[in-house]
Amino acid sequence: MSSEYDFIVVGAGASGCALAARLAQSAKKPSVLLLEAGGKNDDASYRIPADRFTLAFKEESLNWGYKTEPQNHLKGQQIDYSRGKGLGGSTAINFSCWVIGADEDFNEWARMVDDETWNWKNVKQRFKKIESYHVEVPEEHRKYVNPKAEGSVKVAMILKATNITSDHGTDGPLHLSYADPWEKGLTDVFVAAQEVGMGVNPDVNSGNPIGMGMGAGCVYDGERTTASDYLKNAPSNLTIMVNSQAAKILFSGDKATGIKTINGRNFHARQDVVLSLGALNSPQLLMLSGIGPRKELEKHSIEVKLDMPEIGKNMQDHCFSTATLLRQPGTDDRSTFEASAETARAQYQKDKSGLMRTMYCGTPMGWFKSDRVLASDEFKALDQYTQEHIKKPTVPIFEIATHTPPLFVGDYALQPTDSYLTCLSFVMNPQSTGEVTLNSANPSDVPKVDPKLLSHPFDRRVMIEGMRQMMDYLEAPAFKKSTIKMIGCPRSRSDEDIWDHCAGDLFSSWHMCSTVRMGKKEDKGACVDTDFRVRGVQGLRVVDLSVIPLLPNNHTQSTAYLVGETAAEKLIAEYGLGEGGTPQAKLRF
Ligand SMILES: Cc1cc2nc3c(=O)[nH]c(=O)nc-3n(C[C@H](O)[C@H](O)[C@H](O)COP(=O)(O)OP(=O)(O)OC[C@H]3O[C@@H](n4cnc5c(N)ncnc54)[C@H](O)[C@@H]3O)c2cc1C
Repeated sequence: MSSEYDFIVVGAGASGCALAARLAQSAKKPSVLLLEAGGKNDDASYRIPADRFTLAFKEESLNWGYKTEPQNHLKGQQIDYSRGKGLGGSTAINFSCWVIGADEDFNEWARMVDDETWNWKNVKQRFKKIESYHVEVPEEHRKYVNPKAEGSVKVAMILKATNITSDHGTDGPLHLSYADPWEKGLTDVFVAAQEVGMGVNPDVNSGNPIGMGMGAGCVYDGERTTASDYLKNAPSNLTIMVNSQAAKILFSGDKATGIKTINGRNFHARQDVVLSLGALNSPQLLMLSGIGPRKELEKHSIEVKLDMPEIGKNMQDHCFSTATLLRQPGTDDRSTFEASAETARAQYQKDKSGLMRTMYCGTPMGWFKSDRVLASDEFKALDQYTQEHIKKPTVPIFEIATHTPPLFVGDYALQPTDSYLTCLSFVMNPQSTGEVTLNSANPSDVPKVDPKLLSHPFDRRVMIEGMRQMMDYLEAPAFKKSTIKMIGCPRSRSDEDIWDHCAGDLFSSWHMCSTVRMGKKEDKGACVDTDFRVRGVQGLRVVDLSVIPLLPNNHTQSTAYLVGETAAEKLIAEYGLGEGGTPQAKLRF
């Protein structure tokens, strides 16, 4: 097997798969090597829809299994910081929710980095390129969920007749759909939102996520869809090597020339080496290779190639806390399903049908503003610019999601006949920033991760007000009629009791990002430019969630795919790889 390629992409997660596949499919057919530390992940059981919330914690081989440093302000918790390993990366173990976020976040991103590639108008076109939306929502639920995508002849005709353009793509590599049928009791979520005045949003993925809605699912035709779907029918110029963990970037002078793996193989790139190892491992590999904060590198006796103080810094993440309604037996079908899961599994294995295909696939998710947060001292203490951004009509302050399986019910031991509804409240626009550093210079060692979740007073205020509003929501008549009691929740609605609960019941959303931040020319702290080039060296790019300058108010896999697609477009243009393309000035291919 050759050890020299035009491009080497390291890491086969959302960004890496999108980039490697698109580069290889370009007209000039460059040779692309996709190097991945984990395995193929091609066992059919990894794609079962009903396991989407639990696979990450059941299949250790698919998960790097990271934990944070103890978060002393959160009762010393070491928070689960799972990362996917193997083809598909974290998309192979994630919860399969497809959420794009607020238009204004992308406009802000474009402004921050001074590059219109990232504004909502342009980003929306790239999201459509990723998506294959299937919008067959059961007719009786269309008043709650009704995205504009030409998924069926009927919808296409309606859109055409009413002159409405589709919000979603229908021929991208990633198939997305909504649950059909809905699980018993799911409509209560929408009725309750209307009862308490929180509103319903028929498509939270239109660019305006405000209101209670439904996340689309990375599920189609009885299977979860993951980033490795980009690699189906890979062209012969795309070489995929699994079980190949990168240990170091190779350099010739200040040009990156290749990758050394932990088992001692060297691979060389004629053009670029691209790191897509995710927001924890990309900064780790840069530091192991001598690019990072001088003090950190010297601490581990790593020769400093380039002193870059912000590598590993600025880490952002979403986090959530939970409360659960214990409901009258029979309000939902969950206990019946759990009791007969083995039969359902056998049925699924036979012909992909039955409850393993549909259960836990409807995930109500909504985004909300909060007058109480806007009136708070913590909000007023933010700089004027950030305040103005958060006040924009489509930018949410907190998120609520419901209908997770029995993962988040706190200390309560669910009984076999229990019905329950777990509600998650997420902090949006987080202001806390954490960091990734090294435990040692050994590439097999885990990175040291300290996200400092909820360390900023604004984030704590959002957490408290979001939980308070969520508890009010859970008292809506639609729920009350079948509620026995609230469990795994704050003792009271006081700030102190809510904080006491959240500080001990805090989960990362696994949306870590921004550790190798992108910025405009004048931004001296930025690690990469808007074409993903690592500053100060040649031939090296980072293309994954590490580079995003702000965490959009969404769930991040969509952004990770977007980053991969965007990098592909930029590289194809830069190297003239498209049909009739010519390289841009001074670049030869
Ligand atoms: C449990 C869980 C649930 C989630 N749920 C959702 C959800 O429902 N919706 C949503 O939008 N997002 C969700 N996410 C987040 C989402 O999956 C990630 O944001 C997204 O996958 C990040 O993409 P990435 O390309 O930056 O990195 P990743 O997808 O993490 O890919 C990085 C890849 O690099 C590989 N790699 C790392 N180090 C090396 C090395 N040294 N050499 C070679 N390869 C290496 C990894 O094995 C991995 O394959 C979830 C994540 C987790 C962990």
